[in-house]
Amino acid sequence: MEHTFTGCQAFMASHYSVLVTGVLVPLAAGAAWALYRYHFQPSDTHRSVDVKIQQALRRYVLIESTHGKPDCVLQAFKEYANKDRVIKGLLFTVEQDIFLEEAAKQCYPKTTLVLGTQCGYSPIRLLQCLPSDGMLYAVEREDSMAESAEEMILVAGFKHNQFKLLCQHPVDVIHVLKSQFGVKKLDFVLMDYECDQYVEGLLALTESGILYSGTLILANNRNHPTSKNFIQYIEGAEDYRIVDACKGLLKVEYVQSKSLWSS
Ligand SMILES: C[S@@+](CC[C@H](N)C(=O)[O-])C[C@H]1O[C@@H](n2cnc3c(N)ncnc32)[C@H](O)[C@@H]1O
Repeated sequence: MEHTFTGCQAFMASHYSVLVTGVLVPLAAGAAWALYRYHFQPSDTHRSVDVKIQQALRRYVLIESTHGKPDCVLQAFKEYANKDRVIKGLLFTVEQDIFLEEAAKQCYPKTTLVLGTQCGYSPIRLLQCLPSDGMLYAVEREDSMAESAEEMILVAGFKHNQFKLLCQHPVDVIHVLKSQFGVKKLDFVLMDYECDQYVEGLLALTESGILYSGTLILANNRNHPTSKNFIQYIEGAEDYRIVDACKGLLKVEYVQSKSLWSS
């Protein structure tokens, strides 16, 4: 029997196509984007902030803080973070700040390494824990970010003989700390960059020969999916011992293995 479209069927067919193209397709595309953005793509904490946001933060700190006073400079960072949720998401919380400071003070650091510097917040906090003849090496891959961080550290009152900002890959920096900068031992390391590169960084640190029993390493974003390899590596490594954790921060101690002693 020949099938003919009635007016009602034609009406329903046209509404059906509007429903599919106008509602279901955009909904599916949105869901796919959200899945990619929040599940597969690395989180924002690993990447640098937009230049405009970074410059706005820089201007705020320059204008609103008392220069030469690290606490005032850090306070200005926090004030600005209350106005900008991107910055808020990147700075350590009060709890993490305390954890960072206590961990750094615990090893009476003289030489500290920061991998992932961004706007300079944690380097300033860590410089406060160093004696006046201490040294902090801060590594940041983005030129503009490194420049801005250097300015913030100087504004906080620290001098070039107390810190060095290095715009290089963390592994390249670790390889030259001894030969180029004469570092004999590292007391404290903050790892706060791409977590899927932490194992590579840790291996470079182990091989560099500048760690000693008692060196503390604080690694951020331990709960991020890309930290899985790092956590597994640490849990199985003879040379490292997990000491403590606070939110995303994991405190790890280097324990020189027997094989190194006997070699
Ligand atoms: C979460 S932020 C660091 C925040 C900083 N520790 C603080 O508390 O103020 C991560 C930074 O690591 C930098 N970064 C990411 N991968 C890097 C790499 N392979 N080498 C050097 N820096 C890197 C990014 O540009 C970004 O500025």
